Amino acid sequence: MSAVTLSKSLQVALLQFHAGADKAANLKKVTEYITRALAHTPKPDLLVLPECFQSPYAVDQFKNYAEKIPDGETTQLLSQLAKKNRVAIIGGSIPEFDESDGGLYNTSVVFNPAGEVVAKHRKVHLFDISIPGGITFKESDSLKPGNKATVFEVPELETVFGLAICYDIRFPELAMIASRRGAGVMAYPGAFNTVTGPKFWTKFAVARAIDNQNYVLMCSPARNPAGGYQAYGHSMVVDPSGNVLVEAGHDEDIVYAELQRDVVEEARRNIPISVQRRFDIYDDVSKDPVVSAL
Ligand SMILES: NC(=O)CC(=O)C(=O)O
Repeated sequence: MSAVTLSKSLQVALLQFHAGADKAANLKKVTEYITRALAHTPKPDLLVLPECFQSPYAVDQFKNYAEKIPDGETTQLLSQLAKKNRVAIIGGSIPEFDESDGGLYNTSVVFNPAGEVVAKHRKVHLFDISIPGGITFKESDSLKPGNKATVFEVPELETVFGLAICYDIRFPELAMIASRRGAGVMAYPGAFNTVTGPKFWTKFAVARAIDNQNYVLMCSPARNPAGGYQAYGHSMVVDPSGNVLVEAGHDEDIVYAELQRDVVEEARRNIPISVQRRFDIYDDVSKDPVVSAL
């Protein structure tokens, strides 16, 4: 496993706002929130946006907001904002249209402070659930799943990140892959809801932080009583020991935190689980493993 790659000190901001039906208004709001976040002292090095920040979170609506990446207007706008402000941006997610296969994807695009695209993650695990009396949602009605784990470095931030989207957090493998490739930070733009959020949001953030001993960034849309899907909110930053450093409520807000390399290194030094793994006995759990009943 490679050494942790995280800046000595990294200032992050999570921008929790909601999107409505008007795409132009949503993009105006992104610009406003980015401007607001950058007025904060200390100035953030990294901004994280929510899942589906330029469209409603609705399977029958995604096609109306979908764009090509990197040519689409949202990617172009975020690129300009990153470059103009010399800030890295994890661009939440947008519905992506891929001309080559005609598919729609739930996709997060990442920009370095020069405005260049440095990573793209397509949601790997689609949110297909049905809870009687709770919520039914089927992303696969209109989306295709991505098929890659996403790990990337932003050299200007001296940091390696893992990136996944919302429901992906329920599958620990993506975060473990990132951590084993040196990530000190795992970012999840995500829109849990008022049924699953209270039960699971914080638990998963804490779990992914302590099982890999890295920071976890969770950025949600704000709740929008006028909208359809009711997002949970509660954007948060969790440290490698599972402490919630900052947490928003469910309204629009921006939360800030400082991430420190020393904190990751100390957690891993004190309890060295990453080098104590026994891949010799559970190297591929997708295959029927040899188990002992005695
Ligand atoms: N919206 C999601 O992708 C996931 C979610 O809400 C949940 O896992 O709960």
